[in-house]
Amino acid sequence: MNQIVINDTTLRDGEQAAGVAFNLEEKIAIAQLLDAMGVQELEIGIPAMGEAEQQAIATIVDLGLQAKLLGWNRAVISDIQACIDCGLQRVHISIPVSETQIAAKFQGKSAVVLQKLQDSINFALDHGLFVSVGAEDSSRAEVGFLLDVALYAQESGASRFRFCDTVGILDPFTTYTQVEQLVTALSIPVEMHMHNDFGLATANTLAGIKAGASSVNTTVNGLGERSGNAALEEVVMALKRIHNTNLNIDTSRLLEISRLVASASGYNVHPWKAIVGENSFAHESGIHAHGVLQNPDTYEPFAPEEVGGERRLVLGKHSGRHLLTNLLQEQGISLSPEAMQSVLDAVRQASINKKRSLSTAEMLDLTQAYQQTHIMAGNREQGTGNRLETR
Ligand SMILES: CC(=O)SCCNC(=O)CCNC(=O)[C@H](O)C(C)(C)COP(=O)(O)OP(=O)(O)OC[C@H]1O[C@@H](n2cnc3c(N)ncnc32)[C@H](O)[C@@H]1OP(=O)(O)O
Ligand SMILES: O=C(O)CCC(=O)C(=O)O
Repeated sequence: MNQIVINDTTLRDGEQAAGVAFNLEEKIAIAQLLDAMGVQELEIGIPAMGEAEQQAIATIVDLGLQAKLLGWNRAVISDIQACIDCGLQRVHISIPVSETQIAAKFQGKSAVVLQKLQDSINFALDHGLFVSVGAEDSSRAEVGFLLDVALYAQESGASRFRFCDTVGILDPFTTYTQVEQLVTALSIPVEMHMHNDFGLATANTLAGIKAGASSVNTTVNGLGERSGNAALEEVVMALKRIHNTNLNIDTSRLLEISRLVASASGYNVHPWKAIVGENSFAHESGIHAHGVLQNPDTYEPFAPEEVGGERRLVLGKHSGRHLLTNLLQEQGISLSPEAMQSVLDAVRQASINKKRSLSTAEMLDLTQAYQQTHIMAGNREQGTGNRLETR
C-alpha cells in the first residue's frame, strides 16, 4: 500500500454541513488538535467567502503548525488571490466535470472547464503555489472527459488530482474501478473525496486507496455536506487495524477531537457511531458481557484506550448472571444463585419499564428490595429476625 496522506477537511467541507458555523477560537482549536495528533494536511477553509473566513485562515497560517495547510477555491483567479492574501502556499482548485454540473454552472460548455482550469492553475503556479485540482462530481462524469481533465491538470502543473464522489453515489466496487483508471493514467497522486449519502464514504475511501489513491479527505465525526464525508476516526482506525497501515497519527486522541468538533458544531455523534460513539465499547447483552469479562477480545475489535475511550459494562434488558454477579461483587455483594436470578428478572423488568439500562444505584435498589421481601417472607415462615440472603 502507498504511503497515505490524510488531508482533513473538517474546517472546509465539514463546516459546510447544514447548520454548522465554527467561530475563530473553534477553528483554531480544531486545527491545533488535528496538528498535534499528526494529521499531515488540513484544508482550512475558503478564503473567497470573505473577511471573517480570511481572518480565521490567516490566523491558522500564523500558528506555524506542522501540518500542510490548504485553501479551497473555485477555478476563479480572485479566489486564489484571496488564498495568497491569507498567506497560504497550497491551493486546491475545484472544477465541475459532470454534465449535470457543467450544465448548471457553465451553460453546458465543457471548453469553459478547461479554460478556467488552465487560467487558475497558471495563476497559482505563477505565484509559486502548490496546486491540487479537484474534479467536482467525478463519479458521475463521463469517464473519457474525467481522464481528459485529469491529464490536462497534470500537464498544466497540478501536483495532485482529487477524485470526488460529490453526491455519494458510488459503492466500493465501482470506486475501485474508477480510481484505478485514474491512477493508471496519472503520474501525480490521486486524492479521495467521498460523501456518505449511502453510508459508504469510508468503505469507498478504502477502496480508492486499494486502487492506488495515496491521499484522502476526511472530516472529524464524518461532518459535511448532507450526510457528510468519510470520517477521520473511521478511516484512520480502519487503515491501522484492518490494513495494518499506521499513519503515525495519535489515535488515542480521536475521542478528544470528536468531542471538540461535536461541541463546536453543535451536533453530538449518535451513540452507535463507529469508533467514537458512546456505545462503541459498551456491552450489555449477557453473552457479550460474559465473553468480555473473560477476555475483551471476544467482542471488541481493539481496546477502547487506543482511541481514548473506555469500556462500559451496562446492566439492562439483555444482561445475564455473569455481568450482574460482577457488578454486584464490585459493590461488595454476593448473592445465592436463586437470589441472583430473581434480581436479574427484576433488572429486566425495570429496564423494559424505563426503556433504558440501569444505573448502579438502581441495581442496588432492586437488590435491596429483593432482600427485604425475602427476609420478610423468611421471617414469616421461620419467625426469626434479620438475615440477609447473601453468600
Ligand atoms: C461540492 C462542494 O462542496 S463545492 C464547495 C461549496 N462550498 C461553498 O459554496 C461554501 C462557500 N461558498 C461561498 O461563500 C460562495 O458560494 C462564493 C463566495 C464562493 C461565491 O459566492 P457568490 O458570488 O454569492 O455566488 P453563488 O454562491 O451564489 O454561486 C456560485 C457561483 O460560482 C460558480 N462556480 C461554482 N463552482 C465553480 C467552480 N468550481 N469554478 C468556477 N466557478 C464556479 C457558479 O457558476 C456561480 O457563478 P455565477 O455567480 O457566475 O453564476
Ligand atoms: O474539491 C473539490 O473539487 C470538490 C470537493 C467537494 O466538496 C465535493 O465534490 O463534494
